[in-house]
Amino acid sequence: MDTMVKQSLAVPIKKLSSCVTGVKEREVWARRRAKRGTGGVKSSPPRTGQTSVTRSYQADLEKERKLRETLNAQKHAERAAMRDHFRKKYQLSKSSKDTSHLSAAQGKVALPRQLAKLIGPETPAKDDGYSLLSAFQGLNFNMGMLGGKQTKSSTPMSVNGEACKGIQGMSLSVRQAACVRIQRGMCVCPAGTVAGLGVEGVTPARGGPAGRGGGRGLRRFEEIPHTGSSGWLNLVKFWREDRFKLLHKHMERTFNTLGPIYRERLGTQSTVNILLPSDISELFRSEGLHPRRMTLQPWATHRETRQHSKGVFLKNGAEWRADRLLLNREAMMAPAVRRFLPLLDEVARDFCRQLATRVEKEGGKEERGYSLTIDPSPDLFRFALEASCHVLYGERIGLFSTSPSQESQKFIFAVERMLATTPPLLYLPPRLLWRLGAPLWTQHATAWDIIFSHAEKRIQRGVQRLRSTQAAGGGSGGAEGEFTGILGQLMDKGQLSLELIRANITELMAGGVDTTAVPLQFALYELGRNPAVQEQVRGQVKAAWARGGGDAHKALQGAPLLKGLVKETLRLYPVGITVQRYPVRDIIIQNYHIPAGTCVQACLYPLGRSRDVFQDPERFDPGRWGTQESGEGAGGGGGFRSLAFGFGARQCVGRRIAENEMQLLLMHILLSFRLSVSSSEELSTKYTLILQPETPPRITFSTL
Ligand code: HEM
Repeated sequence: MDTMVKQSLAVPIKKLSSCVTGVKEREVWARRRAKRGTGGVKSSPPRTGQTSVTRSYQADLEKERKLRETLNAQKHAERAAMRDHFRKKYQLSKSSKDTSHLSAAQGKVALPRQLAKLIGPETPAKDDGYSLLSAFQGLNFNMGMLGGKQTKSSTPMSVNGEACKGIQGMSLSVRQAACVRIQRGMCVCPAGTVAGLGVEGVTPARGGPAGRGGGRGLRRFEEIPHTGSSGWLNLVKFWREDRFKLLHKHMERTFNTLGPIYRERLGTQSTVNILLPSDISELFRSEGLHPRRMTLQPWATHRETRQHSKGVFLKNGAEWRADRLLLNREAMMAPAVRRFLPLLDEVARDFCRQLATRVEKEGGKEERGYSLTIDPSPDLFRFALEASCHVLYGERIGLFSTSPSQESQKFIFAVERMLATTPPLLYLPPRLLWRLGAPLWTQHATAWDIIFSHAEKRIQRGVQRLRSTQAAGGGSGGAEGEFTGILGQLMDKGQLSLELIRANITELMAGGVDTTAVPLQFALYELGRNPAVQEQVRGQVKAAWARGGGDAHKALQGAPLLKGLVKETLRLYPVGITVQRYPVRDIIIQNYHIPAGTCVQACLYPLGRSRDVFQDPERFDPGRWGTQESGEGAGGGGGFRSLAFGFGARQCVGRRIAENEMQLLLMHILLSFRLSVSSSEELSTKYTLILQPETPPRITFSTL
């Protein structure tokens, strides 16, 4: 074996060495002939020295090709690993393409740092048996090298040390090119300390303490700048100055004063507040398998005192995950979206038809049609409730009729009350207020009771429908192929008890109306005060609508600016102004040590308006989400810039419903009306658990 290898390699090795040492080809061949003796077949030397150089060059090219293939396989595997990770995390089916990419790389995936960080060291989870994940545990980062600085060690290393091995033995130029590429994009290098790791390519907030002392060693939790150490004094101040209503502005001001991280105590609550995407991505990586948000204690106390079960919004741990996975299937996944999209489209078209009739009837005649100025908010609340009921219960409740039911009006009012009474109750012990019968608590609990009884009626109807169809030997409670809403789907599958279905459906109802109706008000206002943006979006929508031949799904796909419009609206006016998490391990943010279990809030309102994160943040520009700015732009942290729906496994479960509902309504409005507003001022806003306009804006709808 040995001899065979030596014989087969002898010629190429000699040829290569002659190239390098400059020994004349002919001499080599003469020596070989003399060694073999003169008999036998006369082997002729290559015709010229140039042929050998060409061969050597070709060999180099071949090596380069192989390296390219290896790098490509790595790149594919890298993407496949990410997709695979998220498929596992969100319980989506496996993709055979990804599996083949992964096996092509034999499981050796060297992820770029940002990606490795995303799926990187997390508390090992028993039920997350993802084999590749273990390969990413315990990585070290050499920040200097990733930042473009060379370290003493000249050989780059991949996660498993494999990717760079193939580079040895290549011509210098190929080796250098490959190493540079690997250093920039693929290698996660060893060593690196945690101190100074907090901000990646981000200018810290001007004058902020992290900006001033960024180079020092790791700082203690207690050193994080704060707004006052007495939670009760702070609370009194908040009440006296009515700051709850302007909590978003208070946060923005505090970041401007204290820098990109601060602590705040308010009554019984204590939080660490952050806003930079790179810091948020750090928080996201430590959220664990069962991410937790700040508990809305008044909501939880209502369930406990009324002996109702809790739904995903209020649950935690394995109980939360079990319900959540079942809800994901009915509300988040592509087949579910395909089922409910036509229902949302139907409601959006009806809304526009009704509005057109009203504009023609009540509006003034103009040269090109009719025009009417109204506060559209009551109509938008009715639209959102009608759309929610259609998707959740599979039934229309007739809110566009001339006399909408009292019950629905009562429900809308109850959601508004429930939301408005939540923030002040958050900082007080609700059980004590319940025992004392405090008016604030009574209002809150009564509002929830109305919401529950609205849902209960529909659930009872659903149960009866299911029973009668089952008795008739049918399936999901409706006629063959009929979609009976998320409720029907859940009941039909029978994996959640009726009590848990009730708890979850009620939460979906409560969470699904104001959250979409309010951003729609902001979106219409912004379109009205930015006519050029409006025309640009309308142009794209019209073309997509024509191409899609009336198919709502195709039209949405062909008009990415609609998606940008929703994102941009939520950037400037995030419905929930914070997303909170309790990290499952100690983390370091802005070089401060944050112990596991601390409540850390990503503050979305200041994030969306930060100059350190967005270019011209005050400009309303739906197009910004289609450019590189949407990705790894200023502020680092990759995608952690559009977080209105939260992030990860615990993100908003109604996200797909909300996005499609808003996009469809905006699409139909833009196809039918030109929007204008009388003022170009920015809208004043108030916070009542959700961010809303201080006064609903008036919009002029002119028929096209
Ligand atoms: C523009 C509209 C909406 C926005 C901006 C929004 C935002 C959010 C946010 C920020 C969270 C917390 C996510 C996290 O902690 O990472 C959340 C959770 C939730 N949202 Fe929404 N939401 C919207 C619409 C809806 C709709 C339409 C529904 C119901 C149909 C809904 C139901 C829920 C529920 C049940 C949760 C709790 C999920 C869980 O903890 O597993 N939301 N939403």
